Amino acid sequence: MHGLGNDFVILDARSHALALTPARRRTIADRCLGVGCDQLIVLEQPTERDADVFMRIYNPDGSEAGACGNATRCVASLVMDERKADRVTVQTIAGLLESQKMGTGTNGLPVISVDMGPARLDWREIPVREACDTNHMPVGLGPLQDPVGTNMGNPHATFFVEDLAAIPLEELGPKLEHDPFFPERANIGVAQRVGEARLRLRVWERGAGVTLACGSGACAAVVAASRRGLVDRKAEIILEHGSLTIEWLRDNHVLMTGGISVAFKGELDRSLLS
Ligand SMILES: N[C@@H](CCC[C@H](N)C(=O)O)C(=O)O
Repeated sequence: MHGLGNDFVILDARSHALALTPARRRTIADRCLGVGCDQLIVLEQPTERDADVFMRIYNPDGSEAGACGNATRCVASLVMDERKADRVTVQTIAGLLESQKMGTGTNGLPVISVDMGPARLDWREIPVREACDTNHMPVGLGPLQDPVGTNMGNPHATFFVEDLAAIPLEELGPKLEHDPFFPERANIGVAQRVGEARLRLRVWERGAGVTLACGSGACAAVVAASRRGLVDRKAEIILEHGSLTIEWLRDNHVLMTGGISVAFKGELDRSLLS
C-alpha cells in the first residue's frame, strides 16, 4: 500500500508468527533483492483492549521506528474494510492511534484521518544530546540551520528554507540524520512556506532516505511552523505526490488526513512462517 507514494509492504502476522530476522526484513524492503518499500509493516494481535490491531514499523535498514503516519492510515483502512467500520484504533510501540474514514477523494481513493497523538517538544523527549530550546536547535549544515525539534512518536528536525528546490537533501540529509546531536538519529524535514496555510515539504527519513511523503514529518512540520509563527495550527502540506492536511489541536494532539491506496496483494512464501 502507499500513502501519497510513501510505500509499504504490510505483512499480516495476526494468526501466524513470522520468522523475520533483521536480514530478512532488509531483503524484503530492498527494491532490487526483495519487494521494495519505504517501510515494512507487520500486523500483530493487539495487547491493549481498546486496540483493533498492533502495527510494527521497520525501516529498510532494519531499524524499528515508533511512528509512521502514512502506514497508520493504510493499516487503519485495511482493518476498517475487514470490520466494516468507520473507526479503528491502531496500537504502535509509541501508543494508541485513533483513525477515522473521512470518505473518498476526487481520485476515488479512501481518505483516512489519524490522530497521531501528542507532539512532544521537550529536548529530552526528542531526544537531543544537550539541553536546548527545541524551537531553535543548535545543529545544522550548510543552508540547513536552526531547526525545530519535534517527537511525533519518532524524532524529527524541521528546517525552514526560502527555496526548497535549491536544497541538496540527498547530500545533507544523511549527514544530519547521523549528526551526534541526535543520539537516536533523526528524520530530517525541509519545509518552505508557500501560502498562509501551506507548506511544501521534503523529508530525508531516518533509516530510509528521501521518500515521496512522510506523514509524521508532515505533522512535525506544521507543529514547527506554528511554533515559529509561520502558519496557524492547521495547514496543507504539499509533498511530491499529493497533499496532507495537518491540524495541531488545542489538546496538543496532531491530526493528519489524506488518501491511501492498495498497490497489490500477495501471499507469503512458506519459508517466512516460523
Ligand atoms: N514514513 C513515515 C515515517 C517512518 C519512520 C521513520 N523513518 C523513522 O525512523 O522514524 C511516516 O509516514 O511517518
